[in-house]
Amino acid sequence: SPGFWELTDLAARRVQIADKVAAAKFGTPSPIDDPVREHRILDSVAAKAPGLGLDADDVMRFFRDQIEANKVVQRGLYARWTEHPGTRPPERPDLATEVRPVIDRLNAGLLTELAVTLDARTRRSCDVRLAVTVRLVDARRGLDRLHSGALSESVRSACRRA
Ligand SMILES: C=C(O[C@@H]1C=C(C(=O)O)C=C[C@H]1O)C(=O)O
Repeated sequence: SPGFWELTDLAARRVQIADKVAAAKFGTPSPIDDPVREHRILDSVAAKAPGLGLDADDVMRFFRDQIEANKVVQRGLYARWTEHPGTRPPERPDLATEVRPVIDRLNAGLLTELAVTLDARTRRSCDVRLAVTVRLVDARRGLDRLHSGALSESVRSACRRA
């Protein structure tokens, strides 16, 4: 059965791109939280769920965790950059044209992987297999504690109870 590598790696890339999101917003009036954008994402993935054989609530729960994890990273980076100005990003990427299109592609990939892993996510082995994959992806990507913690949180609802 298909493994959790791709799903987990996409989730890792999503928490890593929070660095660019934070860099785009830091020192600007744009807040970390954008509820309108969040609702748009959740509506979009929920609408696509049935066509992929997925449960809309299941998919929304997963993406809510993805979004929360992204904001955890942004807040952590804000704290770092405030305390250690020398670590502030030298460039400010454009959120709308440079960062969000990448997140849109990651979201599409994650949705596909939720469908690909549907059976595996329903098995009893899911929690252990997913945890092992998270450790591997984490090590491969060399995530620090902030991103590593966020990655774990971001996939916490990937295994289905049913
Ligand atoms: C990533 C962003 O920051 C927050 C996190 C979001 C996400 O993870 O998709 C969406 C909106 C914001 O609440 C963003 O503004 O694009």
